[in-house]
This record gives sequence, structure tokens and C-alpha cells, in this order.
Amino acid sequence: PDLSAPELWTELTGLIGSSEPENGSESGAEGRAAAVSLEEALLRLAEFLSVQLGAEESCGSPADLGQSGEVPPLLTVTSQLLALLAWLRSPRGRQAVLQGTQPAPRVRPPTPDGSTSQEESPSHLAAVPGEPLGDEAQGQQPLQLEDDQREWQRLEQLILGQLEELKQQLEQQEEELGRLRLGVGATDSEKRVQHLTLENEALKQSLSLMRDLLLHWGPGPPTRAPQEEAEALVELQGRLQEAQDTTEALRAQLGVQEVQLQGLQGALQQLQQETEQNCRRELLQMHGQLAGLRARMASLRQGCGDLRGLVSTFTQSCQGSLSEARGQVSWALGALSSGGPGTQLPEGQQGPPAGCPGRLPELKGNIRVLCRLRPGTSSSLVSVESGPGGTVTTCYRGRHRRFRLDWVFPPDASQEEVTACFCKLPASLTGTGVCIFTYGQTGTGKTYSMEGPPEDPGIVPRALQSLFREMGAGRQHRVTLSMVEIYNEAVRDLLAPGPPERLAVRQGPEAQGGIQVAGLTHWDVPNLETLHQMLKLGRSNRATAATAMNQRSSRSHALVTLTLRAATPPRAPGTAGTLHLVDLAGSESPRGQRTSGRQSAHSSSPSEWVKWSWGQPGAAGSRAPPGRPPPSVPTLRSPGPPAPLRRPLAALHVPVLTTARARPSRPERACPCSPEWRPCPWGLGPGLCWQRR
Ligand SMILES: Nc1ncnc2c1ncn2[C@@H]1O[C@H](COP(=O)(O)OP(=O)(O)OP(=O)(O)O)[C@@H](O)[C@H]1O
Repeated sequence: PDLSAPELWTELTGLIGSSEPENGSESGAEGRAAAVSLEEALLRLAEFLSVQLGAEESCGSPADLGQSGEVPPLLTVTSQLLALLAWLRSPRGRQAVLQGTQPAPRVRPPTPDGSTSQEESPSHLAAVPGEPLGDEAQGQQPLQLEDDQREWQRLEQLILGQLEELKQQLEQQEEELGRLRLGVGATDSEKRVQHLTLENEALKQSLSLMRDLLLHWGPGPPTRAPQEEAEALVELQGRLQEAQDTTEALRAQLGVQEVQLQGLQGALQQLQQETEQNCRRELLQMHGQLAGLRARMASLRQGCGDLRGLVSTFTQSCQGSLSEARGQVSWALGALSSGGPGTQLPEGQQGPPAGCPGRLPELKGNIRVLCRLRPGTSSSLVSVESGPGGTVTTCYRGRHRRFRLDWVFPPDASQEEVTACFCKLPASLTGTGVCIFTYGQTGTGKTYSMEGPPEDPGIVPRALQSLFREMGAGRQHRVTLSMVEIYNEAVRDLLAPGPPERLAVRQGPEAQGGIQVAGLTHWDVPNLETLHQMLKLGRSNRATAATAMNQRSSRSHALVTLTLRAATPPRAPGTAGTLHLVDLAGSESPRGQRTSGRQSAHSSSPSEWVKWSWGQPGAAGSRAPPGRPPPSVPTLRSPGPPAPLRRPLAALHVPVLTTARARPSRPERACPCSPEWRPCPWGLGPGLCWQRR
């Protein structure tokens, strides 16, 4: 096994060349070949073959040995060698070797399947060592020897050629085996390398994974060297410093944002409060408006009921007046017809009979309409005829109208002149009722005429002064005063001890004066001074508001009622007299009228004057240039009288306002005045407030 293939073949070649007698002492073989026995050569050959076959089997090509037609040359040579060996060991071979002849085995060349085809000749079989040859055999021996020698040479040449061919094939196979070994080794190495590389990569990944896991979840990195620890510590300190700096910066930014947030929260809170306040304020306003609307609706309902009552009262009053007038007319005609022409009624019979006192003047009508022109200019006034039965001619929007009135006061008429017409009235108060009211557009002098300034008092102070003067100190009448305001269609008591409340107006019995104001207070007026104080108090309580045309104008109707009753018993019912002094609210947006090019110069009645003057702007004023009527203007439509209660009360037969019950001597309601003589919250003077009095 320690010999290489070429050396082994060299030995085999030498062995074949020295195939002499086994002892070989005289052989021509050389040195070493002679020293190797045949058996030993065969053993070496077998070992070589086993090694060769093992090597080929390990190379994965043992199947090549069994393929048909591809008998390995090694087997061929081996089989021939074995055949030669068998011949040499046979007696004939021994004899041939002993005779110094070449063997003449009838050995055919190896068959393709490697089997040795050995055909023994009869002579060959007879030439068995130790057996004697026959004669025939003796005679044929030279020919056979020559054949054997030729055969031997041929066989020898054949074996040598095959050995040479086998040698070449072995060398080729050796080279191929080397290549195969090298290739297999290279392939395995590569596979191994690849496998190891993969394992290495897997191990690397596993190691990296384990390292990461240990860094994150493990007990920490393994202890490092002090230098590394120091460097890591420095790095960590740097990172810590950066983190602290970042934290400080974030804290500062957070502080700024907190301040901004607080500011925003404050602004939001303030906005919420403002919004809440606004909402509450608007809600309160809406509640107020709603309450006002409800009150107005209730007032409208009440006013509607009152108006129905007034219409009913007016109708009844008209019917009664007509019946009375018919009776008076029939009485007067009867009296005149009984006396003949030129007959005058006797002195005592100048009036109607008993039961109809003072009715004759009413034949002229119980309404007097007086016109007072205010100083100033008025574009609608054309001409004026002052005095009793005077006329006023106006031109408004191209239409001329002439009105005849009971009295016309010129613009320069004084308060005394106007009041003189009313000074006789208080004397006839007993048993009747008188109503004086002013009526006109705002700023035309109604309040001025009724009240007047303190230095130049108007109708009310002068009439009341005249009334008290006539009654004298030991008067026989008891005077009571009430004062109401009709504002926004609500009736309020201007002299109520408490806060002013809305009073209800009802239709009462005709015997008690018809219209009644429930809960209205009536105050005793002992003297003129007290009367002035109470009037002042009532005026101060009157609701006033500014308007565009007159800053002092009143938006309410003021009604002062003075009642006179007999102070000594017996008090006969029906003997009370009442004086109503009314300052109506002014008419503010003049009512438009259709433009008319025609001019009318006929005289209109006082009632027409009243109707006309209701909506005329500047109804009183200076005279316009005569003969130049104002140019036509387009039609303007404006609201008329805003409320039913603003109608002229004179047309309603002067309803008498009375209380539903007699006024007690002392107010039933508690007086807020304290007994410590503090200023009266009502503004009443000493002796007027019942507690102080
Ligand atoms: N005859 C007059 N002489 C002098 N001044 C007058 C006269 N009439 C009115 N005035 C003045 O005209 C202004 C308006 O008068 P007044 O307040 O009496 O009008 P009014 O009709 O009562 O108005 P309102 O209807 O708004 O209450 C007042 O300053 C008043 O002094």
C-alpha cells in the first residue's frame, strides 16, 4: 500500500518478465524482481486493487465496474495475470518452465466480460507434469512448441500492450481522480465554508440580538475597563447636561405658555362674564318688553271696555239732553205763544220751571270753544277776527277754511283776558259740572294757558283763587281735590300716598256720576295754600318726556278734579259741583290731508274747528301773506289720533269722575312719614300729611 501506482507497475512488469521457475535462482530477472515471490506479487496486486477499488468507491463511481463493454483494464490485466499464474502452477506450466520453453496455454485473450476463456488442448491436457508423454505426442512436440512460443509471444505482446494501455488509463484516472478529489474537496469546502458562513452569520445575529436584549433588559453591560468606564461616564455626563439644558429650556417655554394660558383663561372668563351679563340684560329687557306688551294688551282691553262704557254713557246723555231740550223748547214756545207778540217772559219766569234750572243757556249748546293764538308765525293762518264770535281763516295745503268760534284770543292776549271768561264759572259749580281743557298740537301753549308760569299764572290758579275767594273764610262748602294722569292709556293717581298704581275705570250708576275711577283718593283742601302745594305735588308726579318739538311737552293727560259739597248737613245728594281742569297731551306728527286746489271760505262750526285743529301743525300763529295761498304739496299720510282717550273729552258730555266710596277722614293706607318730623317723602308741607297733622 505504500507504493505508488507507477512503482507497482514497474514491479509487475519485472515480475512478468521473470516468469521463470519459482526458485528463480538462475533466472535472468534482475535484483529485486527475483527477490519477490509470485504470491507476494499477487498479494501486493490484490492490495493495490482493493485500495484502488476502495478509492474509486469512495469517489462515488463503483457502478462503472459493472457496466457492459467497459471492463476496467485493471480487471483485464488481473484476470490475465491470474490465468498466467494458474498456468504456471499447473503441471504443464511447471514442465514448460522446467523444459525452458515458453508456455503454450490455450488461453484466449480475455473476453470482453473479463472472464478468462481458457481452452485446454488435448496436448495441453496431456502435458501434465509427472505424466509420461506418448509417441504421437513426442512426434508432434517441436511443432507444438513453436506454436506455443508464437502463442506465448503473442500473448506476451498482448499483455504488455494491455498493461501499457492500463498504465495509461490508470494515469488518466489518477489525474482525473486527483481532479475529482480536488473538485469534491473544493465543493465540500465551499459548501462547508458557506455552511460555516451561514452559521457564522446566524451566530452573529444571535449574538447581536442577545447583546441588544442584554443592553435593554439585562443586568447591564459587562464591566469595562476603567478607561472605558471613565469615557462612558464623561459621555453620560455630557448627555445629562444636554438633557438638563433641554429640560430648563422646556421649563422656561412651559412657564411662558402657562402665563399665556392664564391670560387666555382670564380673557375667556371675562368674556363669559360679559356674555352672561349681556344675556341677562337682554333677557331682562325682553322680560320688561314682554311685561310692557302684556300690560299694553291689558290696557287695550281695558280701554276698549272703557270706550264701550263711554259710548253707552254718551248715547244715554244725548238722549236725555234731547228730551230735556224738547221739553224746554216746548215750554218756551208755550210761554211765548200765551203772551202774544212782543210779550216778554216775567222776571221770575225767564228760566225754565223748577226742576230745570239753568237749562235755557244749554239751548245754545253746553260746549264753548275758544281759540287762543300763540305768539309766533304759522304758515297756515290766513286771517283772524278776534273777540267773541270771532273767526279764524286758515289755508292748509291749498285749502282755505274759515272757522267761527265762541271766542278768539289774539296772540297778544294776556292771561287775565283769557281767564276772565272762566271767572264766573265757579259760582255756578253747585249742582253742576264744568270741564275746562286745553287741546292742540304740542307746543301751542296748552300748559301755558292752563297753568302758566308762577309770575303769570294761567286759568287753573286764577280760577281756583277766585273760587276760594268767593267761598270766603267761613265757607259753607267742603272742597276736595283729586288728580289723575292718563299716560299710555293707563290711569294713575297723582296724589296717591304710595307708589302710583294703575286704576280701573268703570261704568258706574248714572246717579253717582257715571264713570268711576276705583281707588282714586280725594284730599280735603282747607285753603288755597294747601291747594297749590298739592297741585305742585301732582305735577311733579306727572310723567313727562321730551319730544322733538317741545322739550317741556307732556306725554300724558292731566286731569284735576275739584269737588264742592255743602259742608253743613243735611248734605243733599246731587248738590255737589265738580270742576275738571284738563291739560291734554299734545298732538305730535301732523295728520296729512289730501291736496285740494279749491278754496272754501265758508264758516265752519267750532266742532269742525276742533276736528281740524287736531292734526294741524302750528294751528295758531301769525297771519300768512294775504292773497297768496301756499302752493300745493303732495299728499302726506300720517297716523291720526293715537289713542281713543285722546279724543276731546268735551264730546263725551263731560263725565264726572267720582270715587266708588266716600273718602275717609284719614287715609286708610299707612303713611310712610315718620313721627320724628323728618322731611315728608311725598313733598307735602307741614299740616298736610295726616300723620304730622
Ligand atoms: N301765549 C303765550 N305767550 C307766551 N309764551 C307762550 C304762549 N303760549 C305758549 N308759550 C310758550 O310756548 C312754549 C310751549 O308752551 P306749552 O308748554 O304750554 O305748550 P303745550 O301745548 O302745553 O305743549 P305740550 O302739549 O307738549 O305739553 C312754552 O315755553 C311757553 O312758555
